[in-house]
Amino acid sequence: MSTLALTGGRILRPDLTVDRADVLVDQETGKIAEIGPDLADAADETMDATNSLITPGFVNGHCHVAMTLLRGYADDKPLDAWLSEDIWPAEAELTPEAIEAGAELGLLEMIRAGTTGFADMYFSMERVADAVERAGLRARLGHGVISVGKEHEAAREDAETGLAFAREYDGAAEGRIRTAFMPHSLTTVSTEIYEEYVPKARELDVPIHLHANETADEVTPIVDEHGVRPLAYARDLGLLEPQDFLAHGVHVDETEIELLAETDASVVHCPASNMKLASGMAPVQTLRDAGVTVGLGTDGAASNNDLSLLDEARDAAMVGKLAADDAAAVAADTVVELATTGSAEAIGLPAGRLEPGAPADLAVVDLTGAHLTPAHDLVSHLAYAAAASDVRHTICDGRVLMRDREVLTLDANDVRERATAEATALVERAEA
Ligand SMILES: CSC[C@H]1O[C@@H](n2cnc3c(O)ncnc32)[C@H](O)[C@@H]1O
Ligand SMILES: [Zn+2]
Repeated sequence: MSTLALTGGRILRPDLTVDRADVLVDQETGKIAEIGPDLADAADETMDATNSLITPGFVNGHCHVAMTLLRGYADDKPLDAWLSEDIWPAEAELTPEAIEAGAELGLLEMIRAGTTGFADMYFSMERVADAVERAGLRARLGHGVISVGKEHEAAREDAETGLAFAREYDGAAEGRIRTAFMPHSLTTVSTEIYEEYVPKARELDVPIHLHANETADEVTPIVDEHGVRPLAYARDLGLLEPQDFLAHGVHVDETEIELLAETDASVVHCPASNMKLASGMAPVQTLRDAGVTVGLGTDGAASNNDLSLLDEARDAAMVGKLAADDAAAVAADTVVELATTGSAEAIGLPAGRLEPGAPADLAVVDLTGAHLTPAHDLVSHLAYAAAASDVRHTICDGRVLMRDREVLTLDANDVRERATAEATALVERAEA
């Protein structure tokens, strides 16, 4: 099978206009071959897209995909208490098998939600990479390095694990997996580790990804210890190169927004996590107005509690308006961009556009739901009304991952059973 035509639907163009057109996918190259009328006859196989909108696959710019195991395990707490009282003690009991099972569950959920690419920071990342290879998505993966609570030598070992993963897995899964060096945050990784390992990561030529300026409590210790705002400290450590991307960026002041614009480092906005942990409201409109590249991420399922970029887009629009005190801020077209081209650009994956020659990473959204009727404006529907369950087909790199809501690359029942068993055993160990 080498060509596949998606027929009878409408497409979302890169300029966010909507047209009636078919999409011809070259499955050998994984690229879009042609967009235009009546392409069924040019294809070996067709897929129905009538009453549907073909969009670029959604890109989740910041996730901890295996945290599906801890979905609903600890809710309604602020970040510090949530991590230190519940999440980190449970994560201490994780096994590589559990992480792989949790990752598969998250990948299943993401395919169902039309997500074709994501960035992920966690432990046992070789098991996450194996799951990504099987599931068929694109990903930017990195081992999360933490030095707080460790002797210096143990922290160095952790950073070495991060470097080795970035070196060995970059280009895996026929190029669908790219890597990054991923220190957890500015307060959980020591200055010494940054000073030693940032140059080593640069030698590998991989991006650096970390959590930054997520809560107000994280800003004060950096100002107290280093005498500068967190992003000035990050810049001094060499963490703000154009390929680098920061998760959250909630508590950024004017000088830090300028710094992001000057350095071209990107921010991945995670509105649901920021609301649930009451971390604050990121100044998304101000960041965009300053020229900062902004993507959209779910964060882990334990602080969200789902992995749907459509939900995230709606949340981004809603909280963006509140943050700006302006109903025109973070408009529908903006959040659709954040969930597609914004995230793709931020995490450096080639996705996000429906045009000939672009990677065939697509989601097909069923428009027949009552909640999507009438169809005055399909960009508005993507931003404010569509849900993960409206996605009917998902294609990545030209391969069909889901057809008519049936995921083809993972056995959904088996994935759910194994993840349930691993999650139950994990919680039992954590609470023993
Ligand atoms: C070192 S692997 C990643 C690490 O990050 C934790 N985590 C999950 N969500 C957040 C968040 O919103 N801020 C900071 N850290 C977070 C996760 O549980 C892992 O321990
Ligand atoms: Zn995170």
